[in-house]
Amino acid sequence: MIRPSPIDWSTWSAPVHATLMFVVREGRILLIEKKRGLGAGKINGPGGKIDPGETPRECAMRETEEELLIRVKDPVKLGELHFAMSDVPDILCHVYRAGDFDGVPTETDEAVPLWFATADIPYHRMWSDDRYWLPVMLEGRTFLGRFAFTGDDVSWNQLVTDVEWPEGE
Ligand SMILES: Nc1ncnc2c1[nH]c(=O)n2[C@H]1C[C@H](O)[C@@H](COP(=O)(O)OP(=O)(O)OP(=O)(O)O)O1
Repeated sequence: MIRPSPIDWSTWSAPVHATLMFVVREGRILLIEKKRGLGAGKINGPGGKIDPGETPRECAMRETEEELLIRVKDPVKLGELHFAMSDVPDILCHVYRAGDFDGVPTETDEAVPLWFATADIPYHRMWSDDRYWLPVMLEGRTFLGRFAFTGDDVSWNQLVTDVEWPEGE
């Protein structure tokens, strides 16, 4: 049975806009263990909130540089995630993927870099929505994910694949 959405997504908007960046290279993905802020202790991609005047792409690159001291090359936007949260403000998150970078992934006061085989992703240590869309991102396909949360748990989800994002976004 398809459950009706608890959210009217046609009028939904988020007060917080953020980004995630995934480097995927030679069958491995570069993740972080987040040391502070929302999601501290979880494994995720580098990323964070978009600053005023910044584009999502600029944010994703800046946050990756701040958290891991690397400069990603030619990131491509693959996804958008709409999170309707129960206990923190709602979040719209832009998801980028890159295949290369300059520098050496290095631990900072924000993050510990961790490489995983793409067949061995630790979903049990990640946000509970990740298992729905990350496999699609790994296939290099585009997507729009909508998730309603109750606390830390996904209570409703929808994933649309093969979405056309505007050129250069
Ligand atoms: N549900 C879910 N799944 C996957 N990823 C995320 C979520 N919710 C999230 O917020 N995120 C991601 C999106 C961002 O990359 C981070 C949250 O950003 P945050 O650490 O709060 O932003 P910063 O700008 O780095 O933090 P401060 O400087 O404000 O401390 O998690």
